[in-house]
Amino acid sequence: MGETSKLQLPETFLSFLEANGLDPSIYTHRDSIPRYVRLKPGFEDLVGEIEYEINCKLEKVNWLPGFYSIPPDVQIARSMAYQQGKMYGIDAASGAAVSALGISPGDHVLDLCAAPGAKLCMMLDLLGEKGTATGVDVARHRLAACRTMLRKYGLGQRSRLFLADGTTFSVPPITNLPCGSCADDHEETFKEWTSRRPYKERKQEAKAKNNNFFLPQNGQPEIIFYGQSSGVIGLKKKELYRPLDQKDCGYDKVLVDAECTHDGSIKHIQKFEQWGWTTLERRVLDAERTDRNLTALQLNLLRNGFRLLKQGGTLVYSTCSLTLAQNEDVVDQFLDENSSAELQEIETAKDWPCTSGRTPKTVRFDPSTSATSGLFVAKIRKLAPKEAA
Ligand SMILES: C[S@@+](CC[C@H](N)C(=O)[O-])C[C@H]1O[C@@H](n2cnc3c(N)ncnc32)[C@H](O)[C@@H]1O
Repeated sequence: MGETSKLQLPETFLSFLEANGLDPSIYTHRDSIPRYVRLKPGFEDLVGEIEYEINCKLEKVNWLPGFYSIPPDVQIARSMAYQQGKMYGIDAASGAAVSALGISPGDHVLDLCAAPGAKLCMMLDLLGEKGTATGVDVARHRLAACRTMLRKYGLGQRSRLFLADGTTFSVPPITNLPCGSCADDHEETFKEWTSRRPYKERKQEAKAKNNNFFLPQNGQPEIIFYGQSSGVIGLKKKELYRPLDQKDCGYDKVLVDAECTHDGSIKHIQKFEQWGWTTLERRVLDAERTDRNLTALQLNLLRNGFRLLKQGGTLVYSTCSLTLAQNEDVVDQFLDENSSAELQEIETAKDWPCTSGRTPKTVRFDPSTSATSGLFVAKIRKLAPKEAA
């Protein structure tokens, strides 16, 4: 408790923690959580070189392939591997959430709350040379950062980014389009994506700087990036935005890394000591976000992610909040209303430094014991109607 008062958490945050049965002392463990990096597949032999450049050892994370830990204060920016996009920072718990999806090359994956994009990068890494990834986010400036990240890490080829509300997003993956589906109209087709932004988009981006949640005015998803092999080039608008056919057009894997209060992200909360606690109150604890509106948003994101999932497909719901309200309560309510949703055991979790959530088969990374950032993860499968009966 003494240590907690040293951090001088604001009263409102302490009340939030108390109301949710969370221990404030977790925020005082300053250096107990290392920094994690992931080396892109094929670059594992760069370990020695990177260690030399950053002057510290990369400890292999034995329970998560491709991940290494370094002390929290070590900067990776001066390493060539980072500058050349061969390595990126991503917390190991986040990596675990992505690996729970069981992505295979060739899958069509959807990330419904994608920005700033570390998990999307890993999803693309796991796809390799086949399949596509679609990222959706409601915040234009965050999605622009995600686009920069995909391009920096050379992962943009098979991806599409949509500025859209994840609770209503309905664009299906690009699988086999019926031949000549729009043969008789003369609508223009999508050309190669260029970083030269049209005036309209630049104007909207400028406006968005003052308004974090700036969606297209007509409420339609806006594609802000697509790669060479994403399947978009050559399509007509009608084909890209064709209705989702539930039988064969859903996504194979869906990640719903939902908007949350971020209270499990120790480093994020600690940063408010410099940024100012009023910023924490505004960004994290705003009544709009912590009351039922936030949990309703989370449930609606989960519902829509599941609607977009194909039968037999896998969805992962995660948040970096430690509260029951934003995790088990949301998942339990969702399972109650969906007979075709089955909570799945995460096989690999037996090797992870996590604990069981209140709902059996869900898992929690508790920052005081996992040496990772806090994260809740639930894996859900969509059953075929016969299985659900
Ligand atoms: C926890 S962050 C996602 C982090 C991301 N998955 C990553 O690995 O970098 C939650 C994101 O949800 C976005 N968001 C909030 N409301 C949304 C909505 N209705 N639809 C889609 N995205 C939303 C926020 O803009 C934010 O970028």
